[in-house]
Amino acid sequence: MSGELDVVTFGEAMMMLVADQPGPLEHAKAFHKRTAGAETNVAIGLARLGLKVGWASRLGADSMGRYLLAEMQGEGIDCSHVVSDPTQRTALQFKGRVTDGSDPPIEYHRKGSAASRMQVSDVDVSWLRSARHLHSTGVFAAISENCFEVQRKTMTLMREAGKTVSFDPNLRPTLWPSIQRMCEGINELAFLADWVFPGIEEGRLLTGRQTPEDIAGFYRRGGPRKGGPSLVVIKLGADGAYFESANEQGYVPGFPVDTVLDTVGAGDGFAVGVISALLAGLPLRKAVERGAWIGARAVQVLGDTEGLPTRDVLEQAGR
Ligand SMILES: O=C(O)C(=O)C[C@H](O)[C@H](O)CO
Repeated sequence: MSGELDVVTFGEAMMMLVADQPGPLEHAKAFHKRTAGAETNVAIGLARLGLKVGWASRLGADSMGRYLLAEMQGEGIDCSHVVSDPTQRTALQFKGRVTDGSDPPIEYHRKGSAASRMQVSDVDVSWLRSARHLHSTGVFAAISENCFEVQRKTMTLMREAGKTVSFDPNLRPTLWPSIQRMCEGINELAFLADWVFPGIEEGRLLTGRQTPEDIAGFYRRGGPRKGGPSLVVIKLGADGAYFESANEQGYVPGFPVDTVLDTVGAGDGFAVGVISALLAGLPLRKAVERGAWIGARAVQVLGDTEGLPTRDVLEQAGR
């Protein structure tokens, strides 16, 4: 695939095995095979809405890597910058099932994975800058120090080129050496972004502030340089979201959901809604409503991506 891209993202995709039944993972007898990865979830969601999306990564030269590549290509994603590395493995994630709407147990097999070996020298600057927008998350930044550097570099390159950058902190404390390092690293990256999408609990941990207004203020006015994030959207789970830009602020209600099957991937669905709408020039409130609507769909399915709508589904729903 060639031509200009709407959105690029760098990140690790994992093969995911989701337990068939609730209970401790070690008791699970059967699993459903899915893809996982915060950045690829967003890439899939945006591609389903008709955006031209590029994903850069490394995969092991193994069956999991071939499975993931075929899935991403099947979604119409430009994978021309996904490298197959014969010396490393593709990452694997197990996910348990819960019945009470809480976050499910997750077990990673990703340390030293092919994607975690990505280097700044892997960044193809002209390909990156052929896109209008970069989406990034704190997961990729957490998997190795070199991936953190890739994240910092790509965000800086896009900002310098006058492109927009979104950032979802997506905190994964188990992937960081300490909570302090996680907060420092994530905040450094957040201040490089134009649009920042923390969850309310993430925002509290990262900023030490409590209310959505104060957390948004920390990012919009507390940064080390002028031209920090112009937009902060704080996800409030079932209660919707708070948004704040230079001209506008407000709350958007959540969409009622009968049964929460699995919360993982809701934030990625939310990002898909906000990014796709803002890139289409829709009003901010409408973009946040679309994010909340897609996030609510994402919690009603087992995997991370089955809830991500196609353009037809989005339009039929009037979103
Ligand atoms: O990378 C992780 O930590 C995951 O849990 C993979 C998920 O698909 C992703 O993070 C959801 O945002």
